[in-house]
Amino acid sequence: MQAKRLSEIYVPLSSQSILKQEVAFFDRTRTGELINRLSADTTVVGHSITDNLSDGLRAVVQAAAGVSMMFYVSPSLACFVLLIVPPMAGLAIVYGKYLRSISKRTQDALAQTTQTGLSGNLMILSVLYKGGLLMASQNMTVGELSSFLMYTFWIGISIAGLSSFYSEMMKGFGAGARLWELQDRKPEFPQNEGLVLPSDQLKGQLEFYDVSFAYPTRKEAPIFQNLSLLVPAGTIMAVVGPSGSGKSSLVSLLLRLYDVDTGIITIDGHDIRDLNPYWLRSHIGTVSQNPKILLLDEATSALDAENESLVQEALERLMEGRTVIVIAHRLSTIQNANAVAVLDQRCIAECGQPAELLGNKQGLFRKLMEKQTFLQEAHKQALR
Ligand SMILES: Nc1ncnc2c1ncn2[C@@H]1O[C@H](COP(=O)(O)OP(=O)(O)OP(=O)(O)O)[C@@H](O)[C@H]1O
Repeated sequence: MQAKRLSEIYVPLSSQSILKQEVAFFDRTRTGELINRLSADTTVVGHSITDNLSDGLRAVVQAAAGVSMMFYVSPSLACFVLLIVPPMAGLAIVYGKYLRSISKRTQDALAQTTQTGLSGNLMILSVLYKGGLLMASQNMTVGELSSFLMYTFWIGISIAGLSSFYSEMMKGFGAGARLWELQDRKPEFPQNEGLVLPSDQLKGQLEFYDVSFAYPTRKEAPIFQNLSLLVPAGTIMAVVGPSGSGKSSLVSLLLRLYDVDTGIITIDGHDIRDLNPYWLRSHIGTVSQNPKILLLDEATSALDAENESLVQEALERLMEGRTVIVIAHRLSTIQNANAVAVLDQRCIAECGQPAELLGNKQGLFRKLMEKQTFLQEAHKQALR
């Protein structure tokens, strides 16, 4: 019950910290690992500082009571036993921990060489203990000796309890360290700090200047190399390109989900790295509210003709007077755009008015459009 309450405290604390991390952190860290830290580790920490703590305290009290009783029966024998029992118990704990920590293979090899030494020490201590006990018990009655032995046994049990308390506590520290590491992790860039521009002054000119980028988890596969693209304020730029050419990545960079490796992205001339990321995102693409900049990733799934024209109409109304980057799949969207940027081979291969680009028979845009028209025709044929 107690442990549950503690994990109820830890989980929200750590989740808050997780929510502040940059997107690249989630690319690098597996979801399973995060869930494990939030569930298993919090339970371990909770257990070790509640149930385990009370077990540990009980063992301490037990040991203290046993030691007092031993001194009460025979102070000299108690001194002697206390000189021998703690080192013996200590050695046994260290030895047990040592055996547990080494891997199976090294355990087999190492146990052979060191076992003799450690068990030899334990044996010497136990011989000493028995010899000392024999000498010191000369003047004791049978009753005194048997209760003395009982208290020794009692201390032994308490020490075993303390040892398990210690190892559980260590487990708790390990789990706690992992949790604190997560809780204390600073995101690579703060998500709610930086410049906030007055909304009425925001015009919405976007510029990618000489941008090179590779995802942090795939540095060996660059997505953009020296890419430059200007979207004047209040105009619509359709972005087209083969699958995997980086259309969505362009949007992710503009939202500052990732930072560019080199180059610069600006909004109205301000480097987006200087702007407050929350503010930036709140001014981009919240379709339900009044944004200056709209990023649309058009759905590829086929809508029937009636719905398509409804969506199109709504989008056209939405795009009026705004700077829009639309990852375009529909021919109609592309035709209505002020300009089209064709992504290929990690940069903008062509950029210009749709009609102008269509006029270039060898151009990539023309080829892409021919392919799409052809596919649409084939689709219609199949449906007939
Ligand atoms: N988070 C990520 N981590 C690593 N690589 C990624 C990530 N997201 C996308 N990629 C890779 O980046 C490349 C570009 O992907 P992106 O989604 O930007 O292309 P796209 O042009 O939008 O493709 P599509 O038209 O298929 O949606 C792809 O090779 C993709 O596998």
